[in-house]
Amino acid sequence: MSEEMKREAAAMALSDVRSGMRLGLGTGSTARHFVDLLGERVRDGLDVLCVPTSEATDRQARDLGIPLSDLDTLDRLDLTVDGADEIDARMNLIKGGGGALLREKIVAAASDRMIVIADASKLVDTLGRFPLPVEVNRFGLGATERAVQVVLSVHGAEGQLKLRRTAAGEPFVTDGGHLILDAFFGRISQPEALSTALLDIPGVVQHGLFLNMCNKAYVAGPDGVRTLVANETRTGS
Ligand SMILES: O=C[C@H](O)[C@H](O)[C@H](O)COP(=O)(O)O
Repeated sequence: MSEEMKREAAAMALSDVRSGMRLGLGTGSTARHFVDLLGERVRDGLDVLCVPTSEATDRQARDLGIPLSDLDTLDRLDLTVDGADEIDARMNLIKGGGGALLREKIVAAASDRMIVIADASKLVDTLGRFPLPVEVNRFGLGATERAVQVVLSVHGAEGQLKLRRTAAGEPFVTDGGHLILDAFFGRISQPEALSTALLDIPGVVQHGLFLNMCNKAYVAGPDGVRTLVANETRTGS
């Protein structure tokens, strides 16, 4: 899908932003458009205080002069705007294709509302076509990998678990200094149970399932931007 569609979805999310808000800023190519557009509004006088979800977004926001803070200083945020790799019919998400899932989840959980911006290629009936990122501690990688593999087989994964690597072939390292295992499910039929099972493994830091966290999504397609609103109470996990 085109950058233009991502930008259209990002522009819609700006209509939810009010002066005085504390915002979480997502990561990825779609969130990047939102931060760009927010930067223009800040230059025009919009008063916001933002917490970025990655070093990349932090750099982008600083370059644009967007005022930044952190979750040590701020207790809660009003709204987080972020992208997603998949959005299912219940508005559960897979995130972390860019490796920012841990900070993204911490920031989303500290926010009263989460809005996802995406193009229509991200909509799925059931999560799992996109490989689920599992962020793991470097220590004991082999043991953690074996434990995750067991969870995969219990949850019907179709494919392998792969250590994420950079284009140069080195292990990909997250902003938190961890590694990522990408788990190829094909179809995740019980996301809540899978979430619990993964988080029960000591070496797992976090995974990319964002369940009951998204309140609203702006999804851009060839016919414009659709607004999807979650009908469940947001609990977050
Ligand atoms: O780690 C990255 C994030 O979860 C992104 O928000 C997600 O991968 C979607 O990125 P994009 O907007 O580039 O498709």
